[in-house]
Amino acid sequence: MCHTVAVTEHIDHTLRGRWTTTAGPLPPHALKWLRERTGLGEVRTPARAPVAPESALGDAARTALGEVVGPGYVRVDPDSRLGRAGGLSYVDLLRQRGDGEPAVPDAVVLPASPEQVVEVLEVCVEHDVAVVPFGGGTSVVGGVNALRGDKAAVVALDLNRLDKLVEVDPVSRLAVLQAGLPAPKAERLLAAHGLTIGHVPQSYERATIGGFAATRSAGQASAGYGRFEDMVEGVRLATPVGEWRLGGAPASAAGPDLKQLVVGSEGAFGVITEVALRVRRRPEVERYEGFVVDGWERGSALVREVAQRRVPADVTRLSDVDETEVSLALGGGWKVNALKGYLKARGVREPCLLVLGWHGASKREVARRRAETLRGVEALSLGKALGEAWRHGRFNGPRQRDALMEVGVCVETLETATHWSKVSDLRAAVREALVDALGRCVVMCHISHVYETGASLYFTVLAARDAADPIGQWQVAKAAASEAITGLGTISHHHAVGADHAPYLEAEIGRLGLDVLASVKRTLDPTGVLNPGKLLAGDIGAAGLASPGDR
Ligand SMILES: Cc1cc2nc3c(=O)[nH]c(=O)nc-3n(C[C@H](O)[C@H](O)[C@H](O)COP(=O)(O)OP(=O)(O)OC[C@H]3O[C@@H](n4cnc5c(N)ncnc54)[C@H](O)[C@@H]3O)c2cc1C
Repeated sequence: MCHTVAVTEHIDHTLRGRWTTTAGPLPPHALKWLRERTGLGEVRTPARAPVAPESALGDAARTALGEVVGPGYVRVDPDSRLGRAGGLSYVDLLRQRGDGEPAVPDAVVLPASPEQVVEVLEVCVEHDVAVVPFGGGTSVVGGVNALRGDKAAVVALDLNRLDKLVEVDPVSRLAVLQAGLPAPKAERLLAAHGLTIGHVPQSYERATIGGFAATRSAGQASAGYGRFEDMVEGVRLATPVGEWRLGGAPASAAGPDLKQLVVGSEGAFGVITEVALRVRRRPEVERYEGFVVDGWERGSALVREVAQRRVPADVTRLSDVDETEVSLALGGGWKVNALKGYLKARGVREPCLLVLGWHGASKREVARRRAETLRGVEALSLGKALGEAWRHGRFNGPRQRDALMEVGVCVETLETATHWSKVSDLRAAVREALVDALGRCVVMCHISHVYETGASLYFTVLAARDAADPIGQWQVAKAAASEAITGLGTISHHHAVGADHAPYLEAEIGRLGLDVLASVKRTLDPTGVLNPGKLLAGDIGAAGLASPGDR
């Protein structure tokens, strides 16, 4: 039976400060464990609602925008604006809970078609208004912060009404989807044609097709289905200088692949209104299984071997010892105790949990693929129940984060990627930087995206929140981790650059790289209305980027 992805709860993509309103409190055993490991006190941190400042959008601009999208779709009420004030990083959540000020847009504009998006941009250029494209608002790198740069006002361009499946070509296995489609709805529409995208990031419940393309997102099944940019066959982009359509063939030697300039452009070069995606037949059978490997080095060598033999499971996820310990501690209960006893009896000293998941058209195909992956692999199978438990809880992370925020935990994630020969050094460097900056804390890590040449590393950090300066506490730790990453890995494997990573981009792509991006920006967005301060942090005038010292 194919389970693919079931989402039953209604998710409000404009909810800020929390993932859902329904997440329950932390269980007592988890709280006890946290207190022991992080020194967490009895602090309760009830959220205080932020206040929206007066809208700076002038009457003329508001009227002109209303003429394009309809007056009811230019919203200046505080709830609409606060609902698009920032993304969902830890710092964003703190700001929405009353620590620090969120950047609140002056209005929310909701166009209903690609043509309206082009017209909205024309109005914004004319009235000197900055535009922040807003999909699901799940950015964790400051990508949707309503920064106005040098503009008179800033609007959030909410793409929620662009939610149609435009076209399906089942023969070519292509589907054209509008950018504002949330992932669950996109999958439901494609399921009616027996098709799937197969892109399942942890933010699946809230994120959109346009957001995935704009950030080069990677889903949990990336080893099988690829990263989002691998799925993009074509894009339709609205820019202040007109529309640009890219991608009309499965492959092309007609110069550099300009589509890849748009994929990952984070709303700084244009607004993606439609995406043509390579889709797959929906799997009939899915099998998830849990394994344990003794030690990180053995575990990472195992997943490397499988990736380099080109037989990875569609979902390939290796937790380090700390993440395995936390999964077991938060799980609690007699089953977990029985598992710990079993591992001890089998002589496993540093258990690292490995979850593998295969999708296929039949049981036979899945069995064949499983056998290919596991050939020669030394890992202790814990069976399907553990794999299924992971699959069942795959979207629990942000709900647990809500519960942790409530009891005063500093909880955040960061990610990177590097070549296999540097994976362990990078993991050690980031861990050390975080522990130095935060003191008593828990740093967990996993690999969940594997390639022949390397892998991603995803870190989750838990520490007692500094009540006096919670934002400063995390910013110091994040800066230390980013310095540790620089030179060893990429500043982002899938969360993108946003505002948070922009200061580190030059170290990764060079001054020349920044200049190339700046010249593309000047061509497509000559007055700089699009998403100021994201991707390219500098001031992009005719002379190019401001010097690094000015940024
Ligand atoms: C709990 C949690 C888990 C996450 N897990 C993952 C994960 O597993 N994998 C992963 O890749 N990411 C993950 N993310 C990060 C985030 O979900 C992704 O970056 C996602 O692709 C953003 O989609 P969105 O629709 O929410 O975009 P938004 O957050 O609305 O926007 C992201 C950026 O893209 C721009 N943008 C959005 N739509 C458009 C458009 N149509 N045209 C042009 N620019 C646009 C925005 O201006 C912004 O710069 C996670 C985030 C959270 C909060």
